[in-house]
Amino acid sequence: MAPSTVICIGMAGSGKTTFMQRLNSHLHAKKSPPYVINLDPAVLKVPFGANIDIRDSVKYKKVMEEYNLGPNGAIVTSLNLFATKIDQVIKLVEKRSDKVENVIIDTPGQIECFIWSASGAIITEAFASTFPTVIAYIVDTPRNSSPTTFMSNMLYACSILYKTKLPMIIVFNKSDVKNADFAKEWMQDFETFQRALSEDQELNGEDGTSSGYMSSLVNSMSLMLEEFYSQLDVVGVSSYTGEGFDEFLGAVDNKVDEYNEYYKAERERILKEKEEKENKRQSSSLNKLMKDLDIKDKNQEGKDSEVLSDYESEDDEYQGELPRDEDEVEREYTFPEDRNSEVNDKTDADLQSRYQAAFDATAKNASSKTAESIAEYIKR
Ligand SMILES: Nc1nc2c(ncn2[C@@H]2O[C@H](COP(=O)(O)OP(=O)(O)OP(=O)(O)O)[C@@H](O)[C@H]2O)c(=O)[nH]1
Repeated sequence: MAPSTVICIGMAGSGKTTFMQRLNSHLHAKKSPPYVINLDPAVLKVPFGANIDIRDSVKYKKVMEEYNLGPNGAIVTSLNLFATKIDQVIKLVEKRSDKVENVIIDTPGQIECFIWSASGAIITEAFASTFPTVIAYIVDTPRNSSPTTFMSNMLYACSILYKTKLPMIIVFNKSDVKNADFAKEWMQDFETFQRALSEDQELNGEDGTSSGYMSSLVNSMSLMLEEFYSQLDVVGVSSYTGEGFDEFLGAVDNKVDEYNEYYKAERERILKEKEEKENKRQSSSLNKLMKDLDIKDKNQEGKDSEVLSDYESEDDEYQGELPRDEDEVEREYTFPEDRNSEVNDKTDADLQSRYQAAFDATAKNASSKTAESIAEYIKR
């Protein structure tokens, strides 16, 4: 059976790396060691033994120096360089697919560098089209106890779901500091969230952080989020104590089932559509090229070639009802060109006289020296 892939995504400092470390040791304890991949090129120390580490193939600091880039640009470029080898990475994982049940992937803290970059999409797509793939969106629970911050984070998660089109688990991390029950309740019961929101607004109203406009916007957005929440599995974990990790693995199984049932078919449909479009595009550009070069492959005549049959069917049309006279064709194409050149000449002359008139008018007002230089310029 193909191993399930968990891609850990989350805001900087949400605890992705610590979560990966705990998940790794949790699976080891269950005698089911995962295949571990680190995709964060900027991390100094990886606290888990990674099977594949982006830092082995791309040196982040050198990328910064060589391409004269800032920290985020260097992360994206490192990912780009790594993405060129993604087929080799997939092959390596495939080789181990009969021995491992889970592949876990850590991503850079700067979410946008991964999610919104072409290489991030290529890497995600490569895994998602080979293995059942799930996104674990890690949330720093204590930092999301304000309803507005919470909602902003959920909107971001929603955009990631939309971008990756993969099943998602929201992981409320650091439950040893703050229990995630409040967040689960907000996601299940809209009225509780509304209440928390209005309490928060009363608290913050004085310093102007929530105006009337803000509250109505937040209200309508939270309604929209209800639909998003219905797609998710939600778990609270502590990467420090290990609490909630069994529940997390249960959620992964659940999402893998969902992937196989719904997402896989949807992905295959999209890929097939893309492939068909690409084939059509290729065949039409080949047709165009053949017409431009006036090439007709004699060997293929009468055979069932799509390209040639397209080409021939146009010929048939002309030969049957509208036989063409070579001269006529020539005239058809040369005449507009001649006419254009006449028109162009006329337009040029017209423009010349208008420039001259404008120049005369300007020259009257300008000093003689300026006028001379303008005249000189126009002559040129
Ligand atoms: N109390 C508590 N702290 C945690 C937990 N998980 C992570 N942390 C702390 O949160 C901070 C950030 O953790 P990291 O694992 O480095 O977070 P990250 O998302 O990988 O960070 P970047 O890669 O920089 O984006 C560290 O100080 C961790 O010790 C947790 O479950 N409980």
